[in-house]
Amino acid sequence: MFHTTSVLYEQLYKSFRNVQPIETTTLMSITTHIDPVDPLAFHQAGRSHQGERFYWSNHDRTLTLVGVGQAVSVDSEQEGFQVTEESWRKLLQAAAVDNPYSVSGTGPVAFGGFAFDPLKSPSATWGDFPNSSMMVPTFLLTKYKGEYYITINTIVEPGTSVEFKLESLAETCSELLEHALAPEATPYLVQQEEVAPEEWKHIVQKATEEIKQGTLGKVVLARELIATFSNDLHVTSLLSILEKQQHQSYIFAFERGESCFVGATPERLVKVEDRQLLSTCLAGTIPRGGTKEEDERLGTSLLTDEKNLQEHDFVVQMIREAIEACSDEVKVPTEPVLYPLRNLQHLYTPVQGKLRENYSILDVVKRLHPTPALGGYPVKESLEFIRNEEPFHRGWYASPVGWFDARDNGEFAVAIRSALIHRNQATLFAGCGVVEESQPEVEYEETAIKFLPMLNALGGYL
Ligand SMILES: C=C(O[C@H]1C=CC=C(C(=O)O)[C@@H]1O)C(=O)O
Ligand SMILES: [Mg+2]
Repeated sequence: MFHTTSVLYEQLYKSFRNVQPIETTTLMSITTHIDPVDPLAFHQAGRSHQGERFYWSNHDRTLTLVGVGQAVSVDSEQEGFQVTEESWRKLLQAAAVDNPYSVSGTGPVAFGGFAFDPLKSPSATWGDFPNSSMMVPTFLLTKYKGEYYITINTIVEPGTSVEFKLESLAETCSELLEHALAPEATPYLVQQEEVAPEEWKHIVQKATEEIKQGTLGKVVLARELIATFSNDLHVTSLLSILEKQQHQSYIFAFERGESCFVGATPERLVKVEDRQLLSTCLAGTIPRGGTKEEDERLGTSLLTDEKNLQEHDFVVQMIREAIEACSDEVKVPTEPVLYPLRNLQHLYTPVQGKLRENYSILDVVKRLHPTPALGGYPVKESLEFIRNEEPFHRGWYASPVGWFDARDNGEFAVAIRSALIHRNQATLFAGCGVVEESQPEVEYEETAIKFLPMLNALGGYL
């Protein structure tokens, strides 16, 4: 079979001969096509690398990336986009790469994310997550349109025995690839607590008053729910449930230390493939109906509801402007359509463009974050309101998480419908767009439904 150590070694060694000679300390990255494997099994097999794994599958499941082990990591406590970009370019400049496939998400790939607001004072809850973090995995499994690839990334120093290193990497890699998914004991829910719901409603009220005074147009306010379990949670099992339950959503998990940030978000921030750019405006929410008729009735009312259309329109205006500043041939439909999910439906407007030369996906992420679907409008004032009024730390909730490769392809989603897992505890986050007409009780109900994707996967309920 193609995954055995000796076959992998042979393949790696062939690639290694292609990238010689290595004269300085360099990232060596070699990619090979492999037989199909289960990405979740690969993730589970990486258990001994806890804190150094990631998982990503896109909304239509055409791409799955699983990273195990850390060949390179770049963390920053400053506003991280610039640091990440510079470190990435430097790493690539000297990299020795053998990747014969022109396939997105193969070869040197970085995966990472950013804090929602680097100016918010740090919190213990998010202690494992720096303001920005990017990692290039030692072992990367890529499933792209039904084909499977493995990339091995490692730092090589001149004069060391690469053959020996390759042998040990091939051995670990074939162990990861040969692993069969094993059932994991499901811890049961011991306690579930919505954090300070009444205080939260007061903050919503305060926001609507500021909006009426004209200092703000819209602000997105979030709250927390804390769930405690009988034993430590298993991330692979959670991912497996989210994959099955949350269609049309990005399934992601990023581990640091003993914590894992995991979610099933429907919201793309930006995708770039061969310079074709896609962004998404997703804001405005109504539940799904119990019957087809009720569902259609709710969907139709969402499409004509002034308050939700206003929430949505703030997002469209801002994203259009940001994308026009770095892209050509920008196309934005004039009316939103419905985006139905398992637990709720949203207003959706796709934005297309052609990213200009000299702009990278991180440039776009920097321009877009936070969109008024997560922060508000005007951006600066709404961020200040959130920083001063929200009584908890968002950490990476509502922030860009995603990947990019050496061909300038990549995709970032905004990390909503998410939870921070630490051992036997999960902190869930949900927010909603507050505009002038918002009513605290209705917004409270909306955020309750937004907890459901994660809560149901964890075995909780409302
Ligand atoms: C901030 C969240 O949702 C955003 C995305 C879609 C719809 C939203 C809304 O209708 O309020 C929010 O702007 C969240 O789920 O935590
Ligand atoms: Mg809303």
